[in-house]
Amino acid sequence: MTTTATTTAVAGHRAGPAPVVSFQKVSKSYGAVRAVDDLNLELHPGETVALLGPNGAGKSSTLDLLLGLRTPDSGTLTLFGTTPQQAIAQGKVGAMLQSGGLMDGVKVRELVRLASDLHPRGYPVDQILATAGITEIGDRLIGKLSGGQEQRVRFALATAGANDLIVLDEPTTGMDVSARQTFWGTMREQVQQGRTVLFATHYLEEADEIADRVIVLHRGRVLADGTAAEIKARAGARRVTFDLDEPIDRSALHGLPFLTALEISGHTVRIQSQNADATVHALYGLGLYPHNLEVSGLGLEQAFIALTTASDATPATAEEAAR
Ligand SMILES: Nc1ncnc2c1ncn2[C@@H]1O[C@H](COP(=O)(O)OP(=O)(O)OP(=O)(O)O)[C@@H](O)[C@H]1O
Repeated sequence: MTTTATTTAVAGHRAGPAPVVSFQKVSKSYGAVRAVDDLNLELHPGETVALLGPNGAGKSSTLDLLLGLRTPDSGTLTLFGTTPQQAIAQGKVGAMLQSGGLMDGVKVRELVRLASDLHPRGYPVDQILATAGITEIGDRLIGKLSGGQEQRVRFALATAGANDLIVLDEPTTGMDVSARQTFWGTMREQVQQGRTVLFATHYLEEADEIADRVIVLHRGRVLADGTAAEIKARAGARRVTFDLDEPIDRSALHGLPFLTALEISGHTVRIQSQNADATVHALYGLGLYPHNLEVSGLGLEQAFIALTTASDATPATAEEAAR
């Protein structure tokens, strides 16, 4: 396959404006590790999209490619119909990444001013500080900030100008619950102004509450893509809880069909199953008599685990199947 890291030749490809983000069969490997594997993905204006995935799923690599910090090995990647570098130079993209130092020796206000000056459509400094909720710490040295305050400064830098797309890699890491709520309140305002937001998170409740679209990445590919409700339904798994009077034989329970998770606490057993009816039937088949039996749907977190566990049990590719 020809290696085409980026292209500008997508205009006229589809009716209406170009997608904000387009990955077409994009791959990226580090040595033998295929971090992003033939990824296809499009984001459209005004969407708030959460990128979920277990550790090593390829979330950061995907965001790095999108921001032009890394080059795809193959495939086509565009932002606003152009290359990531061009879109960023035009001030269309604001990013808040996990890594990268923040210049410890300068004051918050000075750093924010620099970001605003460098942005082609920068906002006034006071406005940026107020939006990020850091007016009071404007005169503090960056090196003296707490982890949560530092995150807010990173957020201020990502929103220092009129960006159309905001990319956030685990933005609320290090923030307490109330700081997280304030942060997402601010992000909602950004979305109401018509911005597209893409964020990677480990907090599934954030994806559930904030995002109107959730993309589950696994092994560098899209495993599920839809609203949080659709993802939960797609996981198809149910939670089954029951009590057993007799001593519990963990290995026998492990052998139950369609099981995706098992937790035993005292006499209470909690399982997840891709087919609750069949699993419960098999329980009786083992000669067990569960009582206080409850069957319920999954939250996003359990759905996510069920999806990725089921995928781990299935070979990802024909080559893996043949091994
Ligand atoms: N610079 C690198 N060199 C070698 N391997 C790398 C490099 N960066 C990432 N990887 C590997 O690529 C895979 C995807 O990593 P990536 O950081 O994109 O995943 P992630 O979903 O962001 O993970 P996490 O949730 O742990 O941050 C992992 O197996 C990781 O070890």
